Amino acid sequence: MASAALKDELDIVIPTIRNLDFLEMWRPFFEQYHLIIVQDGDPSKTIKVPDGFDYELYNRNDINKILGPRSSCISFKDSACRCFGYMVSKKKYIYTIDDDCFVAKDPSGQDINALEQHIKNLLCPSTPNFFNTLYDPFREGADYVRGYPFSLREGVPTAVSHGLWLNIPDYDAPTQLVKPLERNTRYVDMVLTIPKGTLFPMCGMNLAFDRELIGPAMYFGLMGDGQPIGRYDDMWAGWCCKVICDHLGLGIKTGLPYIYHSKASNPFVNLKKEYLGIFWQEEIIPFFQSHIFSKDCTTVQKCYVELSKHVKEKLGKVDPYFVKLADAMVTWIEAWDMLNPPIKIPLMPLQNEAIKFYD
Ligand SMILES: O=c1ccn([C@@H]2O[C@H](COP(=O)(O)OP(=O)(O)O[C@H]3O[C@@H](CO)[C@H](O)[C@H]3O)[C@@H](O)[C@H]2O)c(=O)[nH]1
Ligand SMILES: [Mn+2]
Repeated sequence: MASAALKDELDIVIPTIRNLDFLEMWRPFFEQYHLIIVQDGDPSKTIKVPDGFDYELYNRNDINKILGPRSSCISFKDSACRCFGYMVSKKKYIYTIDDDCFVAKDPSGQDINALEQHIKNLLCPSTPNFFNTLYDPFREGADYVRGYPFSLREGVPTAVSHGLWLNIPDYDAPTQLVKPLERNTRYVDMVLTIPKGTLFPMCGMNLAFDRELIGPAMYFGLMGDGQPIGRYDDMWAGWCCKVICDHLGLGIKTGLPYIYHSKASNPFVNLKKEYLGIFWQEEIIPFFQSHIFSKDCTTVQKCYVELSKHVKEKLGKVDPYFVKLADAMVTWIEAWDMLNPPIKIPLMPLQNEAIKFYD
């Protein structure tokens, strides 16, 4: 049985409109973990979870009941709904995976325990402030190279671990249309920290993060039903997370582990969902690249609310959608704090006396 490190500190979040048979292949790696299944689409449909898994399942009725009016910030009919799972979890770490992602094999033919690699990535520091040319210095058999400043070798805490995909790559619709038969067969044995000041396109298919470090910024936006855009849920979250991680001194890694992505979604349907995003992102990226947080943004929530104000002010001019999105970002934080109230450590009577003495 594969080791199940962090089994009591990590939840696996799965958005689904399909069945969950894919879990059979992951059973050796996932069975010890608690699953949070976010059922999208028709709530009256029954999603069968294979026996032996410990899980909680939420459909749209549950989301509406738990969040009340604030459920308006959770997308419907888009994989963006998965972020509800991040909010209801009580664990320190989250791993999220799509239901058409299977266990991949490494070049030696071994099954890849993606969860184990993500945990390694999250538990080792990141190096966003100076690039290590031998890649991840915390990897077995690697280290910092000559010229790497010793003052920076502590690295910073890792907030996000972004895994990749063999077989069907996460291409946008135009690329899918031009290259319908392209498959990713290249296994690159590498984990890289994304340098500070550099944005990246975050894919939610095979993603892990430290909920306590960056959870409130992992909002997957307003996508799908009733929205002018789809399939930019993970992208939006990735841009928000990266600028907040850069500001708060946290790291994001990409590379190993790989999963095997089996289903190519319909490029024509995807084009309709992505169409506006392809134009808007030419304005969105400079917006994030130029965003500077004020000094009092010392927590993820404060960063996120300040970012939402800037989204409304700057991107609201691109399209009224961003005004709605900015409001939804605030609603998300309200909902997050409602379900995850900051822990108030009761002061002991003695401490109260001590405080009076110093007042
Ligand atoms: O309306 C929906 C559609 C899908 N889901 C669930 O979300 C994931 C991803 O769905 P799918 O595999 O069909 O989509 P892809 O194009 O391969 O996914 C890429 O686009 C991102 C979506 O923005 C996704 O994260 C990328 O991997 C599956 O689990 C579906 O069951 C849904 O919940 N609601
Ligand atoms: Mn898929």
